[in-house]
Amino acid sequence: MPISTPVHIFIVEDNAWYGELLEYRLSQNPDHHIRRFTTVQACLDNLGDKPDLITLDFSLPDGQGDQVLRLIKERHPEVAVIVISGQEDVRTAISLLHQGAYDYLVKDDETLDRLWNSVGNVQKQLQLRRENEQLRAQIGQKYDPQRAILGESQQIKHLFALIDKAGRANISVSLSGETGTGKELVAKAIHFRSERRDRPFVAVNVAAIPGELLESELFGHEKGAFTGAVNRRIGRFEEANKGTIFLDEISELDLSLQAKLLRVLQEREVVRVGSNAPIAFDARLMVATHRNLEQEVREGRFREDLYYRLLGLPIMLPPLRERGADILLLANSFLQDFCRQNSMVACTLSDQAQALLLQYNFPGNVRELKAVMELAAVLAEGEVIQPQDLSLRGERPQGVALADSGADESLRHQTAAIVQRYLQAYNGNILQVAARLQIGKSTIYRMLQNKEITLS
Ligand SMILES: Nc1ncnc2c1ncn2[C@@H]1O[C@H](COP(=O)(O)OP(=O)(O)OP(=O)(O)O)[C@@H](O)[C@H]1O
Repeated sequence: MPISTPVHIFIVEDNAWYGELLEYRLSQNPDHHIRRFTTVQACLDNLGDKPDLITLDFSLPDGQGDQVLRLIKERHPEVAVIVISGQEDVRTAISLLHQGAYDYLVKDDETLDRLWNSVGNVQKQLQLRRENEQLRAQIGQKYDPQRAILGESQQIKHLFALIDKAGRANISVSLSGETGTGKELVAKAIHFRSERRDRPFVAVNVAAIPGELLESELFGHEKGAFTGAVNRRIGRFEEANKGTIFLDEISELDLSLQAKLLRVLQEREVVRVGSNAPIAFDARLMVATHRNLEQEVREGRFREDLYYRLLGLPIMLPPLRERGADILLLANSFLQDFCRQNSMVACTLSDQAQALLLQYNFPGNVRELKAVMELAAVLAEGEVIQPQDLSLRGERPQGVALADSGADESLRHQTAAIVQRYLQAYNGNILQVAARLQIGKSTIYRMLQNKEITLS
């Protein structure tokens, strides 16, 4: 891949002829933007222009290489400085490299070629750094709450204000709300608005991990700590160091692990299973639950002392049915995304379909709305989605075979219907369907086993 990252270079050289020679050689790459100075002072006066690279003659009339290097690095630590000296002196070279010089070259027949290579390496590093910055900016944008979290209702505006506050302060956050209301999305948004945004965001769904494995998942284990621990493993808390750890479904933590978590939070250190050595950690904790934690405390299932430690800034996510016109805003956005990703003509919602969505109570909240809209886009005959294309609770889209409905039909059957439809669309490819619907493939296997769906 040809390199085309511009490099802004200062040449600081009091010997006019040598300076010209350096400029001539380096200007053979059109990406090099060169300025030439003959004194230290002139170089320092222009440092505000943030050059990427400086070639610095070791002996200048108004300063020696090591002092000048220090002055430059104090004011502009990121610049790469290549020191060019008239004499070879290994000790000076080592000392300069220790002080942060990028390279040390001696003036001889090969200086120009070595300088060319050295500048080429700086350019490659710059390119990588800029790509990294771009990627980081994209990630930041992705989790910019104003972009990733859709909604214009009062409740969502209030939520944005809380996300902003939580992003600026470094306190724990506890999120509550029904399933699918966006608790994890909000946790990520807070992380990506906080000073920890360049560090990991580690999410653990406490309810999804078997109890006997949870301690080692959270805190890690030493080799041989228990049968099957063939290697040492660091836990999710250590993984999240300096970043954020998000514990979803925190109310499912059993009482013995609640005690261990409390200790970790009090001591700010974790101990791997099978070890006695505490490891300091510094991660921001966010927790979420769809249960009422206060009630869990009252009923003795959740430790009161841990509850108060975790509470921090409590954020309650409103159910989708209470967000008014946001339902349609979200529905249209999910439709557009789905049609674009699948190269389909963009669908719209008929007036009757809109009315139906506004009346529905969405027990699965935003996650359910997303699945309903994606399925509707697949089922719709034309480009306009009609009420019969919406697989809402108690409403069955035409052409979707549902399993027998008992008293507790609905969500489970709706899920089965959606999975069945996707299995048809993806020719029975379970992995693809699991990825597309963001559900575990074991869920699909279980549905097959229970004959809720078929592979035919
Ligand atoms: N306001 C929103 N705007 C856009 N997408 C949203 C919004 N709220 C939620 N979603 C989407 O809905 C889905 C469910 O969100 P999320 O997983 O954050 O919910 P949750 O409350 O953590 O669910 P659970 O309690 O089941 O873990 C995700 O695909 C998420 O991107």
